[in-house]
Order: sequence, then structure tokens, then C-alpha cells
Amino acid sequence: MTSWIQANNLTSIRQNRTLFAQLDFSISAKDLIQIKGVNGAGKSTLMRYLAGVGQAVEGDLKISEAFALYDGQIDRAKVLYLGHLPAISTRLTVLENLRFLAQKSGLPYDDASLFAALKHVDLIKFLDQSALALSAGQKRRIGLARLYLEQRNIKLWLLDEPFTALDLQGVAKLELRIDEFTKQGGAVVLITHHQFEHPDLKTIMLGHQSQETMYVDDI
Ligand SMILES: Nc1ncnc2c1ncn2[C@@H]1O[C@H](COP(=O)(O)OP(=O)(O)OP(=O)(O)O)[C@@H](O)[C@H]1O
Repeated sequence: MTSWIQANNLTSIRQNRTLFAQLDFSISAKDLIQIKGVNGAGKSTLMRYLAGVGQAVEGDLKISEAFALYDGQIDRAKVLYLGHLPAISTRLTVLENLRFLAQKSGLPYDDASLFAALKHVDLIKFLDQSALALSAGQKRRIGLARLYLEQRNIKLWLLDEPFTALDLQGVAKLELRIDEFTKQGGAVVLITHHQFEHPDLKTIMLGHQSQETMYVDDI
């Protein structure tokens, strides 16, 4: 199968410190990939690079035609990136926040689909409540509700710490949703310190002790 993204020789140097170097990996349909490494290893830096934000990575990305917009560039309309902070406005209600996030992420939505998504993350009772009064887990759930909207063109999810602050039931539901998306042909790259048990989970390991600690398996 042709890879959507083939990364070759990626290097990131920040403040004179090499986070990772000569990193190779690929991302294909149905892949479930976890970026692993200690705090500060460069996991978010790498994910932000794949998401097209942040400048701290150099190297070569080969993009397949299925994933390219033009000229070998990633078609950003095919990527949904959820950063490690919930990005919630406390001035808006739960529903208004999701509407805003859906719009920002380029996802199609109407009120019925927003309601359905909020039901999936158990926030339907809080629709019109100000986000100011929500718990950390509930704020996280607003952002995750995007995963239940119609994905239309989206092929790749980039999820930075999506399990943070979720209760056990929330974790189980998110694991199921990730599994479902990959089975439907999408790919997921995630960063998590949660022990995600999945038979198809691949790993991109970042280490900053020495270059020998950097490896990618199963690709
Ligand atoms: N905007 C920035 N400017 C300069 N250095 C930065 C910036 N953002 C992060 N760094 C540095 O880059 C390194 C890697 O950060 P990054 O957030 O990618 O690590 P991480 O592996 O995701 O860590 P964690 O597990 O703690 O979230 C850190 O040493 C951090 O201090």
C-alpha cells in the first residue's frame, strides 16, 4: 500500500538542543501511531509540524497524490488536529464553543449534528451552559466532540494528549471512536501518556539521550 506521508530524515533542534534527528516514518490509511518519548522529547513539536503549524522541524516529507493538495504539499483539509489544550472560550456556551471549533476545523455541521456530537461526549445536558463552569474533563470533551461530526474529507487525525482529564468511561469511548475511524480507512497519530492497548498500535519513539535511542518500528 502506498503511504500517504513518508517522512525522511526529520530533525528538530531547539535552543541548541537536538530533540530528534534522522527520524524516518510513514503514515498510511488505517494506521494507528503513537508518538512516544519523555517530557520535552519533541512529541508536540513533531505533531505540530505534521499539522502544518510550528517551524522547528527540518527534513523531507513525501506526500502521496491521495494526500497532496498540489506540489507535494499536505492537503490540510484532510487533517484534523486537536492540540493538547482544549481551546475553549469561557465566554461561550458549550454549544457555541463546539460550533466555533467545528467551523475552525473546517468540519461540516448543523445544529442537529452538533447536538448529536455533544450527546456522544455526554454534554447534551450542558448545551446552553457557559463553558466557564465546566470541569477540565468536560472542557476536553467539547474539543473531542469534533470527532463525532461528519468527517467528510478528513483522513488523518492528529491528537495531542486527547485522553487528558477524561474519566474511565470517556477514555473507553474515545478508544472506540479511534478504532472505528481507523477501521473506516482513516489514520490516527496520537500523543498520550495513557496506556492505549490496541493490537495495531505502531510507535514513533523519540529520545534525546542519543541518536541510538531513536527508532520507528512496524512501518
Ligand atoms: N515555542 C517554543 N520555543 C522554543 N522552545 C520550545 C517551544 N516550544 C517547545 N519548546 C521546547 O522544545 C522541547 C520539546 O517540546 P515539546 O512540547 O515538543 O515536547 P513534548 O515531547 O511534547 O513534551 P511533553 O511530554 O512535556 O508534552 C522542549 O524542551 C520545549 O522547552
